[in-house]
Amino acid sequence: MVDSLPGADEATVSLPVLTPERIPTVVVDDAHIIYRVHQGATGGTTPVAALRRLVKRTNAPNVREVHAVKGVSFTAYRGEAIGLIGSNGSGKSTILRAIAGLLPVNRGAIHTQGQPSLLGVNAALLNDLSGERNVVLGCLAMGMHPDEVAKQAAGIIDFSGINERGDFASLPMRTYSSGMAARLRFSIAAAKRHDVLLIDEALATGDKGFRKRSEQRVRELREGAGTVFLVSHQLSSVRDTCERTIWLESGVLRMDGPTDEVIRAYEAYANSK
Ligand SMILES: Nc1ncnc2c1ncn2[C@@H]1O[C@H](COP(=O)(O)OP(=O)(O)OP(=O)(O)O)[C@@H](O)[C@H]1O
Repeated sequence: MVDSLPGADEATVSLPVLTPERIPTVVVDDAHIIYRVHQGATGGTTPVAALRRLVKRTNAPNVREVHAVKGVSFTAYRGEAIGLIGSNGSGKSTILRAIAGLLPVNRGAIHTQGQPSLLGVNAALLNDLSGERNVVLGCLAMGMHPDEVAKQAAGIIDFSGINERGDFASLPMRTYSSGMAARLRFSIAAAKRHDVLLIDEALATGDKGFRKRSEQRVRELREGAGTVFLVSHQLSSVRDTCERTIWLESGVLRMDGPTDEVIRAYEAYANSK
């Protein structure tokens, strides 16, 4: 007689159905972000007053705190494009900067997989250099190989559309309108595949043709397995680009879900204000 193997009964137990794994790329866990604003020297800055504050562990009287993000939690997955919407000052740019690692969280934590890249309208390009030179510098700064940069440079200029009204690519950036500069920044950043691409209002600055092209590019980046975050007041851009949207209000996460539902709720809120 053959002894039954340990655990043989378990063979009859049906195994759970395997679903394709969703890979988290950004986990924001109860994040609080507080800006400390130093308002210049006022009374109480003597060494004795400073020592007293140190002992009592109180803030300097001329430091104000702005609690910009209050206990926000969400998880983003590979392949998602997520819109971030909300009234002015609701904390959208702050949370984006924190995901990029440019701001620390005061409480909670933010975990990211890979290196997030923040594409803001303030991204640094050098005003005295031509658009062409900035394309090369920007691409090298993102870690692209010089051969790759040489291959892509013309395409990046074309995509940005800065040459649509003359040869602007060879002129210094300071001669560009703010919209042209923003388009060039977006085009440079979008030339590389990013693990996590954070876009702050960049799409809103372009004209209609550029907006269509950039929305298409965001969709391609997402299909290339990255995660894209898009902060915008342009709800149509969010609707066309993102299937999921997070709504922040006064630093608090109000809603996180399918874009249509979240935008509908946000519009109802904005109209009732
Ligand atoms: N550098 C800073 N120092 C102090 N407070 C700041 C700073 N940056 C932002 N804040 C404050 O933090 C809060 C959130 O600002 P944030 O820029 O993140 O909002 P936002 O949702 O991106 O706004 P908007 O839609 O107007 O761009 C606001 O109250 C703002 O005044």
